[in-house]
Amino acid sequence: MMININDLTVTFKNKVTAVDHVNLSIGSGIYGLLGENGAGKTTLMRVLVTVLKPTSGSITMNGVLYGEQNYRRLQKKIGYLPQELNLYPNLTVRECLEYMGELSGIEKRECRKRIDFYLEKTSLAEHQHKKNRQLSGGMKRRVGLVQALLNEPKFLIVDEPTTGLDPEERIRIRNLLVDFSRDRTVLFSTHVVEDLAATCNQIAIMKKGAMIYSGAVRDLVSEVRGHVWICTVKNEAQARELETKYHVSAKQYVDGGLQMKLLSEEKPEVECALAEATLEDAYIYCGQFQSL
Ligand SMILES: Nc1ncnc2c1ncn2[C@@H]1O[C@H](COP(=O)(O)OP(=O)(O)OP(=O)(O)O)[C@@H](O)[C@H]1O
Repeated sequence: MMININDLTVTFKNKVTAVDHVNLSIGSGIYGLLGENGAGKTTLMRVLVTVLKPTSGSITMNGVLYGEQNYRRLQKKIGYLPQELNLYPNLTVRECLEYMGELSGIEKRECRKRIDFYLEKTSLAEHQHKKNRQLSGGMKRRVGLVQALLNEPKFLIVDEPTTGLDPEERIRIRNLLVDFSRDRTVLFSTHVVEDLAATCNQIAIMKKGAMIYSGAVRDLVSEVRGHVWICTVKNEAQARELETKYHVSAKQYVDGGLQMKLLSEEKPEVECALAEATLEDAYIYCGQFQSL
């Protein structure tokens, strides 16, 4: 699977440019799309699932151009879990999935087989006769994943699947995405850097509609190495002064004062030592300096 996004721009009627001349290549495996609120992640995903037409630019999937004449063909290869999925509250999990399968035109027997398979995979089999309104947030998200997989997509697009979930459920969803990426491309968006560090090799970072980084997680982290510093200050006044001069990616009270992690191209003007760089440091550094 190879998806190529070329110079893609989406400008809404209110003149907001949500996606701004974006270029990105997505191959096989699991890709994380990271960005602050309003960065343009959902808009880019809506174009990728063909529910929104771009203002300019183009996309191809395995050489097939995104254009109305090819939408049906492309849609067969795409599974989508939007941020807000309204599952029919009064249907049971199983009834809802069978209905969604029917809407997608999947043959009944085949659909039941797939539902059984994915309910098992997502640990929902024992809950299949519960009404959707009785499910927890995490279970609803998992039903949404099953729904997105019913047509056996080669390209699975998942918008903020872990937002608002407890740690156990977040880890479960992340691990499922990794499982599902074995024989397909998975693209998922998040604000949570931890989710990406634990799952993806490849990430793309958006800021204000632009793609400010795309590539390997490892490479992003190695770019920031040598620019992460750790120091301990004695009082609040010193801490505030450093905060006005540098980007602080973490701080913590320790014996002897306040320990601060500073992001700076040059050695900060304070007694400090180089520190281990994390993906979170790299993300913040990338967002601030945008030179990677
Ligand atoms: N239908 C629309 N009409 C006008 N503006 C829109 C529309 N959809 C999104 N926007 C604007 O486009 C920008 C990008 O929004 P988008 O939802 O794509 O960002 P996001 O990265 O997914 O944010 P979040 O993480 O908060 O979901 C925002 O400024 C948003 O207000």
